[in-house]
Amino acid sequence: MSEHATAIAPDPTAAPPVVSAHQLSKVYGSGDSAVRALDNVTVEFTRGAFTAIMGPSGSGKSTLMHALAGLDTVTSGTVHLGRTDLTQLKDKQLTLLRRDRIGFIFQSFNLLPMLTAQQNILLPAQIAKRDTDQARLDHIINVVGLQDRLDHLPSKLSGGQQQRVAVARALLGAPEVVYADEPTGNLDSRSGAEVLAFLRDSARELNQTIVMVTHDPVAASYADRVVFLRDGRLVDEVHAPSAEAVLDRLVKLEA
Ligand SMILES: Nc1ncnc2c1ncn2[C@@H]1O[C@H](COP(=O)(O)OP(=O)(O)OP(=O)(O)O)[C@@H](O)[C@H]1O
Repeated sequence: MSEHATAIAPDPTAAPPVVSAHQLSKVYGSGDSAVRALDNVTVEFTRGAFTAIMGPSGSGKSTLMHALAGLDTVTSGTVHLGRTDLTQLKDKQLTLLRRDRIGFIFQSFNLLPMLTAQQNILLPAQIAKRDTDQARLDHIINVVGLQDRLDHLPSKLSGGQQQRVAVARALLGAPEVVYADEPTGNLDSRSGAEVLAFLRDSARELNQTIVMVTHDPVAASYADRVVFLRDGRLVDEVHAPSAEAVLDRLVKLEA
């Protein structure tokens, strides 16, 4: 092979994207009241990467996450999860895709109060009639440190422990991607740090792809990469971010 051919060959170590959005636009309303919440966003998320989406209020973070997760339609563009173009699927197909291939973590934990921690963790697999991988369950419970809390109801758990249950629930089915929407928004800084460390560890140890929306530069600093939105456009990104670097970019974007 010539030197030139070697130079232009694709990097075999570069993982193909798990999720990719291509020229994504979303317009709410029409005419004078139309709001372009996403404006030609093209972005990729590779396997095992932990990515934070940041930007000023109203910049389109939630709209982007909802579009990536098949929770909302787009005006134009495509969203791929693996080879599947979400923008071509009907509602029922999207429901199954979200159930079988995506994990979700919300600010408000969303645990069922009458079920124990363990029952909450196992519930999505039961609903989907999926066999539970016992080794993965044990590993995840260890990683999130819930061994002693499995029989407790959510009301008997701290906020941080409840969110760890939600993290374990999201990770158990080995989804192709986990979307976390302000996962530390309801937690004190110590519990928040624990949950973020679990997310970072699961990206590294379980090769889990994670995409997180956050307002918090410290939370974003746990990610491998931060992408920044402004006025619905992807305007910047930082790799291996420090909280200071993220804050600095945000301040510039808000200016
Ligand atoms: N259902 C809707 N109808 C009309 N406009 C909407 C709707 N949802 C969002 N928008 C507008 O789209 C833009 C992007 O909103 P989005 O919620 O995605 O921003 P965000 O970055 O998540 O904001 P925040 O940080 O405040 O949560 C905003 O101008 C918002 O007002």
